[in-house]
Amino acid sequence: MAEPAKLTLYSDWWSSCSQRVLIVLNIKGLEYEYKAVNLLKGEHFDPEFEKLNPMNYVPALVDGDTVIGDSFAIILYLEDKYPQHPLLPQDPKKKALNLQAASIVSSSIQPFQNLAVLQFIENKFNADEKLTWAQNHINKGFAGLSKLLKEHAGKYATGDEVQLADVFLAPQIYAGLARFQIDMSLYPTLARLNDAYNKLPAFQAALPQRQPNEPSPS
Ligand SMILES: N[C@@H](CCC(=O)N[C@@H](CS)C(=O)NCC(=O)O)C(=O)O
Repeated sequence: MAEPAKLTLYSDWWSSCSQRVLIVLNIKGLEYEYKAVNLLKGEHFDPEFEKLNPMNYVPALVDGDTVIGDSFAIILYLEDKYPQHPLLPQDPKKKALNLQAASIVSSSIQPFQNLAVLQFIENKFNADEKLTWAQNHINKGFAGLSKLLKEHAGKYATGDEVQLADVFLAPQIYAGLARFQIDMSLYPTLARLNDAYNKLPAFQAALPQRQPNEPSPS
């Protein structure tokens, strides 16, 4: 009998978007092959990689003849195809809350700290502006998320189970701390959640420093 096709994840080690996918692969216990795409060397603009992600971003996931080039789409695909350890609750209200929190990270925070955006700001203005810009958007997002989750958070973001919101929050908080010097004492709920994520093996194994790595972006 033919072996089922293995999942292949194209990622750069410090990518918070890829980190989301790695967390889900780990939670669901899925085997995958890791292929490094070095963003600082511009490997995401290689024509071969562009076939996998027309936006020239990581991550991209290949599953047989299925190719997906966006972390949100990849995660929803994995959720549908591999239903073990579900990440979206059945309850419509709680599901919407999880999607909202994930969307705040993926639409209203991460795009503003993206490499291409920061490089553009540094070239137009200077490196200080780059950091201020990123901090401004991360702080706005973290303030909103804190208000949104305040009444819902339990052990994790939306209750006592790890759900989709956590998968998006953990890498964003990590990036806020490790790359953008965000003061997490301003966000006690998020800081507490981050402590909980740091204890989970599926989250620990997805940390940037645990991936094959090369120098990080400044
Ligand atoms: N919405 C996309 C965003 C992907 C994205 O922005 N990826 C970043 C790394 S987290 C990237 O590849 N940046 C390269 C660049 O800015 O040129 C997703 O969630 O996959």
